[in-house]
Amino acid sequence: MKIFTSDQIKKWDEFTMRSNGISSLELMERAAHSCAKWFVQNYFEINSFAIFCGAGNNGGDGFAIARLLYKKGFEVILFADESQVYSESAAINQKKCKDISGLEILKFENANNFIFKENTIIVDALFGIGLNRPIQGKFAHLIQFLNDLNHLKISIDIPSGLMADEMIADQAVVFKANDTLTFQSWKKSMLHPETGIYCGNIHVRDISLSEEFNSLEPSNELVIDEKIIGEIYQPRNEFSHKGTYGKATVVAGSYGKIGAVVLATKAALKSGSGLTFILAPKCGYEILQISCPEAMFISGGENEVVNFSIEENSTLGIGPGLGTHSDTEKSFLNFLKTCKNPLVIDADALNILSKNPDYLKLIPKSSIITPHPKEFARLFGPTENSFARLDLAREKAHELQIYIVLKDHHTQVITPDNRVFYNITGNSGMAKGGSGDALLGIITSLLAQSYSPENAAIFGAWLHGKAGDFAAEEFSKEAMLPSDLIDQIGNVFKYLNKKVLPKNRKD
Ligand SMILES: NC(=O)C1=CN([C@@H]2O[C@H](COP(=O)(O)OP(=O)(O)OC[C@H]3O[C@@H](n4cnc5c(N)ncnc54)[C@H](OP(=O)(O)O)[C@@H]3O)[C@@H](O)[C@H]2O)[C@@H](O)CC1
Ligand SMILES: Nc1ncnc2c1ncn2[C@@H]1O[C@H](COP(=O)(O)OP(=O)(O)O)[C@@H](O)[C@H]1O
Ligand SMILES: [K+]
Repeated sequence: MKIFTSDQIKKWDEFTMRSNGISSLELMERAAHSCAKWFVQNYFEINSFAIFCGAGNNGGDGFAIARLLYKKGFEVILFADESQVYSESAAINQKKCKDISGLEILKFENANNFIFKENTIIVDALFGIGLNRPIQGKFAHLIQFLNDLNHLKISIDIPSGLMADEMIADQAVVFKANDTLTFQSWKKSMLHPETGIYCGNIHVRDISLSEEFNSLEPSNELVIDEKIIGEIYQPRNEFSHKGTYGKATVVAGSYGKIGAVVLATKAALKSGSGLTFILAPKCGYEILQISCPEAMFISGGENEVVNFSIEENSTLGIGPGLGTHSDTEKSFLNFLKTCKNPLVIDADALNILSKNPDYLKLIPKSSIITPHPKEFARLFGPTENSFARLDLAREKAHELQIYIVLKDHHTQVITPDNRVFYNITGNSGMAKGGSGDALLGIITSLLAQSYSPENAAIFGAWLHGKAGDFAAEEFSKEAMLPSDLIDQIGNVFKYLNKKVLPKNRKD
């Protein structure tokens, strides 16, 4: 799914109106119907809504939603500032509400003394993607007041105060939603931690904006959706053998950190590589042979990996628990000097590379590095916020001709040609030591199976998050472990075959 800027979304709206022969008002009605339907499906038992409407088309949505919910029998109260200059469609929808006896429109100021029933849902239709400056004055006070209410809060299109594609200022006033019903596609600000935190759960509502515009309009930022995954995923060939699915080698571990090797190796095995090897120190031999009997062990030293003796033609994932011992560093750097094939590089292997900017030039072209934000800062320097971090990652991915998997709540896969794929699977149950080791194993296994580096990174990030979501469903976010995530990889492949592939078939 492409991510568009607010200007592009406006063009998309206009293109749709022209090509469908509909007015702005009719498109707004579509948007409002889609939201009203969602409210009915999810909150049928709650019969009270307080809807706050601005003067632009986002406010227009709010008025139209109010009318539809009221007509369905819900109790609705509107708050608006009728002295404002309304957009044409907002004015028409406001008038329609005024014409309904029983549907009350109060002033914003009245909200302060209003007694909201306990189960009233607060709906934010103050500002949408037309916001063009930080919110101040009476709107800021109103939003602060609403944020302090202990009620369920839902934003229409985007929480008021956020721009679709920009970072917010320090101390910005933003409506804090539990859920956001956004039209047609994700907005960039929903995917970054500083801004996304205001959105709650995102629900993308299809309002049938033009497919033609979507395919013609360029965007180098995308959300990894199931359509993309369905195109990448290669089901297994029944006439295959273990040689068909490549050799993956996990290069990892040091004394006290053998668990990281276990997790990475199990994740690689579960992701389908034909043969899986472990290059680890001898101190982990018994643990690894017992916990991962399907993998073959190669000793890389006593307590650390100091000898990169690699199985021929195998794809390497290097780093978890590796340590940064000087002998490990020396042998890793020497190995890099001889290595031409793409690697997957994580954790301590990245920490070694961050010691000297010249080391970065040793990374083979088309390799995949998987830093978390701290590792990223060690490698490339600090940045002010996650938007700036992404910009720097784009620059570095291009300069080094590598793929960067920038791990986060919405992990970003950055390609050497400046595209960004945001991952939307995964959850906070994965915020535990060991989750990253699993990701390295998964991506290494996919790369070994001849997925291109780009596809291995995108598919790997998605698969990892989806397995995390399945694990959270079974065990809760608190109790799930990276091992549970690995155990769920099989269910994700089942899901892919049952749910995603059939949708993707062209016939
Ligand atoms: N038919 C369609 O196109 C469809 C559009 N749709 C909906 O429209 C939304 C976009 O609507 P929009 O472009 O009218 O902008 P919107 O966000 O409502 O507000 C802009 C208004 O706010 C003002 N303003 C801005 N910043 C401000 C500030 N800080 N403090 C105070 N005022 C500020 C600005 O006025 P200004 O003062 O700049 O002249 C302007 O009056 C979109 O998110 C979706 O919900 C859907 O219904 C689908 C069909
Ligand atoms: N809140 C979260 N939401 C989604 N994914 C998360 C969250 N927290 C962590 N993750 C994922 O878990 C992994 C953690 O990796 P990392 O920090 O390297 O862990 P470790 O090195 O301890 O195994 C990353 O893939 C990250 O995207
Ligand atoms: K809004």
